[in-house]
Amino acid sequence: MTAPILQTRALTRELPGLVPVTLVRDIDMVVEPGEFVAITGPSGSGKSSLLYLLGLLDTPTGGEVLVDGNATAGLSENQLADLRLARFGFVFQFHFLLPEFSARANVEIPMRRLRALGAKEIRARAHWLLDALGLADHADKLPEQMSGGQRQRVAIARALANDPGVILADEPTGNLDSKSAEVVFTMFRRLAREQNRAVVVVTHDNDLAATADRRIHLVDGRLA
Ligand SMILES: Nc1ncnc2c1ncn2[C@@H]1O[C@H](COP(=O)(O)OP(=O)(O)OP(=O)(O)O)[C@@H](O)[C@H]1O
Repeated sequence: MTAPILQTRALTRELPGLVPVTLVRDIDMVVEPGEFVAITGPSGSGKSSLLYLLGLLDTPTGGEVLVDGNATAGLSENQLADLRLARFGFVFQFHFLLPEFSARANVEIPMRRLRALGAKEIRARAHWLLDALGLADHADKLPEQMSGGQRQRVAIARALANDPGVILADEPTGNLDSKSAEVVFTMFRRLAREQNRAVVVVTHDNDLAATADRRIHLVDGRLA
């Protein structure tokens, strides 16, 4: 049996201080390829904190995150950055596109950083991704020239640039109207089902969460 793509064991994150704050406590979870998982819970329950830990953007104070069955605790900052670049795609509530670059360039940048493809292939893949997300006619536009829904689709294309096994999204539809939000969720569902990616999405939208394969509900930083 192959190892799960993402796994946590007793994952805990505390903020030290006079009165320590526990963001995430004792989380054991497994995410397999092809799964679309929603993380839900009340405001302040630790959803974003958990997603940051899963994406190796934050360091646990207890327990561990395993990627493809491998421990990540001993990795250096550079090793973590390489692993993130190759294995994870991130989508946030705010698109974080580089404002001075076109949609196409924003999608090409992660591929340039990974250096797995040549210039021609990078260009072709960026075109293919933008086309797949219905943005073929917008490739040369700057982020400010696009709608919120279009920008978020560019952000998804960028997240997919290096063919990640895991897509992590933090309230990706938080700034979108309900129709664009539905489009984004449909896309995530298809990435899981048709392309066998693991997709983990933080959302407070119960209707959207209900369309996921599985729900991880947090209360006060713990699995409920
Ligand atoms: N750096 C920090 N310092 C102090 N408290 C923090 C810090 N980061 C997060 N918190 C607190 O930890 C708790 C968990 O935060 P987190 O953002 O993970 O929750 P969330 O479920 O994603 O919330 P929301 O739905 O409102 O985005 C919250 O009470 C938050 O205020």
